Amino acid sequence: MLSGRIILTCGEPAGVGPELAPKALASGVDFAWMGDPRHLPARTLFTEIASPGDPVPAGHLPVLRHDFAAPVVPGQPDPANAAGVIAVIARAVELVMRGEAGGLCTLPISKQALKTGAGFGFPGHTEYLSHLAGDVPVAMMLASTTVTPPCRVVPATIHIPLQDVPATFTDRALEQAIRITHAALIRDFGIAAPRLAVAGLNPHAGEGGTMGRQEADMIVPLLDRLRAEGMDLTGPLPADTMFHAPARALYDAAVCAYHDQALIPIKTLDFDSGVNVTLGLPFIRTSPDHGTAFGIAGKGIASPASTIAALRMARDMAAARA
Ligand SMILES: NC(=O)C1=CN([C@@H]2O[C@H](COP(=O)(O)OP(=O)(O)OC[C@H]3O[C@@H](n4cnc5c(N)ncnc54)[C@H](O)[C@@H]3O)[C@@H](O)[C@H]2O)C=CC1
Ligand SMILES: NCC(=O)COP(=O)(O)O
Repeated sequence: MLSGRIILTCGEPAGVGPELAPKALASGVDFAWMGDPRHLPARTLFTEIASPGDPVPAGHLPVLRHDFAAPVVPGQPDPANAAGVIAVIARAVELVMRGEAGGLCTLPISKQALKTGAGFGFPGHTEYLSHLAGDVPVAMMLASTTVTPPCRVVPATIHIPLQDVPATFTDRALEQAIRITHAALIRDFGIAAPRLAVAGLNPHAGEGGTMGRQEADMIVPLLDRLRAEGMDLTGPLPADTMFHAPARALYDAAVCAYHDQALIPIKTLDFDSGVNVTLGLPFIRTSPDHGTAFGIAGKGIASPASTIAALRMARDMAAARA
């Protein structure tokens, strides 16, 4: 049955994911949770469904059942469950790619638990989803939802060691991140003429070549070439002075060199309600900006705000594409 329902994948069941699913019903978004219902908090009202669009009684969490190998101890990921976490993502993608659901919202996984438990060969959802979609080029955007001017960031290199950044941050990687971000701002965020700011890699954006050469040798020529196509690009900018409010007012998204350069500002400004969006996929995927939060898992105190924001963003993006 065709459905516009968003699928919320369970993520790591020993993290905060299972307790966030019923709390996320407050979003008002039509979604179904995919996972093992034995992992949900006691007294959760849920109804198992066979297809994403099947009806459920009011106030019930629609559940696409996916049995896991082991019960859950909050805060302690069990290697036996790693394969289930991966299988849920793959099954949800299949449904979305077949048009049986309107998009994907993923609850957090533990990259380490999947690697040790199942030899998972991808550093995160972003790379795995790219693979499942046919190895399409993607970009990872984190977007604030409660901050003005908004903070939207895209790291041109993603989940790699810091020591590998200079070699991986090539003009090809940066151009890809800029092009994917530009297209997604038009398609999914309704920004007709996106303004992008591009961060330098080095302190002071290289300070005229005295603190590093990547800006002068690689970023400046690339931005000149893309500007000649009509793109509105600013940079390379010193990363330490491009995220305060007056600076953010001048652009719609910042393309950065590496993970922490991009994610520290957004998570500082809007950790509670930030959303992670994979740009470039043939389907919609959002996620809360936080991780598994093992330290508070199972205590019932995890905030659903970021998951709610992620579900609403997925719904709005699906509506925009429709
Ligand atoms: N999209 C995904 O699947 C993501 C997965 N992760 C994974 O999460 C694991 C833990 O990562 P950390 O760096 O510790 O980040 P984290 O986001 O899990 O936790 C950082 C801090 O924020 C708190 N926190 C997180 N979510 C919260 C919530 N909903 N309500 C209240 N407090 C919350 C935690 O208790 C902790 O103090 C790692 O294995 C990482 O790979 C991290 C980010 C995204
Ligand atoms: N720090 C952000 C992050 O790890 C997101 O990873 P994923 O969405 O690719 O799983």
